[in-house]
Amino acid sequence: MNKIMEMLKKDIQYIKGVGPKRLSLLKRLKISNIEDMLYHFPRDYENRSISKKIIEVQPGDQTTIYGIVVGTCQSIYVRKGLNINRYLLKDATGSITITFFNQPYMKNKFKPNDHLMLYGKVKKSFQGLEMINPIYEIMEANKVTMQEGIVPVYPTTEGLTQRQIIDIQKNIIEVVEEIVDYLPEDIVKKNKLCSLQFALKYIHFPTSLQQIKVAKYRLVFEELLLLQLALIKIKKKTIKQQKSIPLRNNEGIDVFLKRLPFALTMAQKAVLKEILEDLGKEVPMNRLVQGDVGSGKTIVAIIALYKAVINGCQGALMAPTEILAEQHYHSLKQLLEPLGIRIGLLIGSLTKAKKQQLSQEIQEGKIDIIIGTHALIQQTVNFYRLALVITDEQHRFGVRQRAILAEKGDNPHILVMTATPIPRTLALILYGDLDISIIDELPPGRKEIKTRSLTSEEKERVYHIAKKELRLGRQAYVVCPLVEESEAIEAKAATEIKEELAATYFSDYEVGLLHGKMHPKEKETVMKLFLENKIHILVSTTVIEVGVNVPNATMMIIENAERFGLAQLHQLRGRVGRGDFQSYCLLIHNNKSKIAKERMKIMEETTDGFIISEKDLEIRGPGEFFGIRQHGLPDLRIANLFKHMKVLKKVQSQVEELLKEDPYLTLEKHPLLKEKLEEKFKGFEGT
Ligand SMILES: Nc1ncnc2c1ncn2[C@@H]1O[C@H](COP(=O)(O)OP(=O)(O)OP(=O)(O)O)[C@@H](O)[C@H]1O
Repeated sequence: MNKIMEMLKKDIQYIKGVGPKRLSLLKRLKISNIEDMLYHFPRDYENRSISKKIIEVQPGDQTTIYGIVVGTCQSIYVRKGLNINRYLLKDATGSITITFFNQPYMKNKFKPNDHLMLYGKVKKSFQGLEMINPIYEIMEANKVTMQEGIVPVYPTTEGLTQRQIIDIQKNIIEVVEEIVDYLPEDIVKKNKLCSLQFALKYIHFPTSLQQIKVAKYRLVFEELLLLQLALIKIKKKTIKQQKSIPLRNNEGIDVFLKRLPFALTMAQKAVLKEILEDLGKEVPMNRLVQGDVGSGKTIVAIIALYKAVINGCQGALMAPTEILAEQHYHSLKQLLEPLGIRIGLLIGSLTKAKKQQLSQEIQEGKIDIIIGTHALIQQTVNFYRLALVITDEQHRFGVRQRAILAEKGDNPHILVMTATPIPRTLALILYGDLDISIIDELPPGRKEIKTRSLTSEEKERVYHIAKKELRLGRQAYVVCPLVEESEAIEAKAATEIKEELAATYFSDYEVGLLHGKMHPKEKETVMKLFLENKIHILVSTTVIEVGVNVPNATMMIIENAERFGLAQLHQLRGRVGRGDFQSYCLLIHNNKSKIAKERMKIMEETTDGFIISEKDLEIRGPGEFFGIRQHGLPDLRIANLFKHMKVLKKVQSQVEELLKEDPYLTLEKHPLLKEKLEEKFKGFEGT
């Protein structure tokens, strides 16, 4: 370890101002050495440089004022949970009330004639102008000790004040003078970045807003650059080291395609071509297929599996839910069994003996295609000759899990499908280890799903519209409110709604029930009856969210729609509009908040999955949207994948250029970068 590294890794407990108590608080913020502290960036800044005379102060101002305390503290106990301490402050131009709500320790904190410096928000109230809960400093003999100018505001934890963090930062900041930039000079110059020294110093102690901007840009850039480099490295490594079984035989695929009841769309054809080419290679395929709901991803997957089998190998299809696994099982059986292909379904509800028997058959190669849920295939099965694994992504499967999967069998080709389309720039980060194909076209004849949002008072109208559809021979879904805490409560709610509907509005129809607590055999029966139109209305929890395909269902009713994320509503809506009939989605909502209304409006206005996921990202932020950690990516400290999309684009082209010049980072100008990358991503699967 070189000298600078040693310094950066020095334990934070040796820094002035850090005692045992602060140490444990810092640990809570995941700060254990100097480097962590330096990279603990402000979440915001307060501009205290503008101070005003009291006469200049206006309601709404966020400002600094100076003055002298007049008289004593006025302390009022209003009721439990509300106490007020007030002071009057004056300068040569006027006076203003200073009010502290619920800060009992502010009682008599200031004495008459104390000189104060205050920073806070000004309001107009009964008291005239009033500054509420300001940050304050008692000034000794006109000596200002409170940090003036632009002051950072740090993410913190209870017990650790902003002031204390700033003090610690002050005590370590000189370290940056020694730091050597690990970004090579050409990258720094070309992208007009400031030096690392400048960035680290002024992100903490800026003297102008421009400095913050410049420092932040540099730090965001380097964070995204490291991330992108790491992901590409994983991809390269996988490609370099592994060999798959090349599947070169395409005989019979054309005939198979001709026998399908429909012709593939141009988009499906293009994606299929990419997949078939990948499968023919010795390097394992690692491909993501993005396609909006109903764009026809399944058939593309089926053809890929078919290709594995005609090449004498096995294929596996992993679904996120049992219902979906079963649905896939039936479609594959229908299409492939007549061709002599043996298909197995491996799900949790099978008896132990049956599972064992299936595992045995898979191991002996008596089954060609196995369909199951993720967990099962991951844990228990050994394959005879597995060449292709297809997983249904749904954001539940990250970089790490994919790596585990790659170790199974003879480095099988991997195809990941996702129905949540995301902008390409983001996909490159989140699925940086995958090649990407997009099905950006729906099968012909699909009509736009008409979407309306209604309040719960209008429920009768909703059911009335649903009845009209049923009379035409169509079917409907009613999705119950999302209860995050418990599947059991969710199931109970669904059962109640089902009973109510069966007894009242829809007593002339067959009403079915589907929820996660039901036995898989029961679920299967219900889905089968629904598919055969023997159940007309299906009351369900979100178990039907993913992939369920019943083209005769044309009505989707979602209760408490405000509880769902946009992407999830889009998924649910995608259960209808899968055939030639006009379909409808009715969103029942209670929430009158602006955001809820805005979200309902987006759903009414567009059925384009890309737009919806982009809006969802905007509302919820990428962290929550993707479960960044779930994807095996390290935490981002300053970059935001959504907000900094433009920077990300630049980074991506920079990384491409860099790796073209020096794929293994062995050039003389790159050792520090390489070192940083290895240090930052150690333990990161695949590097
Ligand atoms: N080219 C096509 N022409 C007509 N119908 C098609 C075509 N491709 C697929 N379909 C049909 O469209 C429906 C939806 O296809 P599929 O279930 O594969 O969608 P998906 O992309 O998997 O959607 P989801 O993500 O919602 O599960 C199916 O009924 C399928 O048979």
